[in-house]
Amino acid sequence: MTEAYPPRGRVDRERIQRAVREILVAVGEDPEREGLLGTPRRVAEAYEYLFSGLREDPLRHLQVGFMEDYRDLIIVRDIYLASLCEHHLLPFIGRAHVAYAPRGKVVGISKLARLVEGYARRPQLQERLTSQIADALYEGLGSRGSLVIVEADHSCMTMRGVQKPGSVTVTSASRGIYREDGALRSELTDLILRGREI
Ligand SMILES: Nc1nc2c(ncn2[C@@H]2O[C@H](COP(=O)(O)OP(=O)(O)OP(=O)(O)O)[C@@H](O)[C@H]2O)c(=O)[nH]1
Ligand SMILES: [Zn+2]
Repeated sequence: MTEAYPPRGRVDRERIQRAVREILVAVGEDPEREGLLGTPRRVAEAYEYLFSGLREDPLRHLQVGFMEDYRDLIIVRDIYLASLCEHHLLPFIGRAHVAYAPRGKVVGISKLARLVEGYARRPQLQERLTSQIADALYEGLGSRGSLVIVEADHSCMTMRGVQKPGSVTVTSASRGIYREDGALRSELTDLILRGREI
């Protein structure tokens, strides 16, 4: 039977614990040794937190807004971001820069960071994460345009595999006026990435 996606309710902690115990046995560890006794429980708790975005609709953070006659630019830069790549379930960590031009409604700036977290706390692809935030700010909020840049370091490229520490993956998604107008988009991208002119 297919389980509902996205899932509802709480994570199945018992199931995670059983799986973690199995992994420990499979790699040749002794899950009964003292240091590992609490590990399945700790991992289950950690996963509950790290995957909590699967159980929320991040758009809810954009619901409380203020009607404000401000149509220009809002940028929140350097929002710390930690997610798990869906291929290896290893962390990718970096920063999100989020910008939008409102159409009558602005939201509290902390809600932009909550939006990023909601989409980050699930098995992710950096490209999808970037698009989801941009879509939320454009369609969800009903803004004139949005631009989101994510810069991240993928552990699956540093701890294992190709092993390239220091490589940074940069993704950018634009919507509305920033997608339509290339000059506007590059001006904003410069502003975000140089980050010193404001
Ligand atoms: N495009 C994209 N790729 C990602 C992201 N996170 C991880 N990857 C890549 O996903 C790919 C999975 O490739 P596979 O060949 O199936 O897996 P693999 O054998 O473990 O690949 P290597 O990492 O090259 O050893 C790898 O190239 C990862 O670097 C992401 O957010 N976006
Ligand atoms: Zn990966």
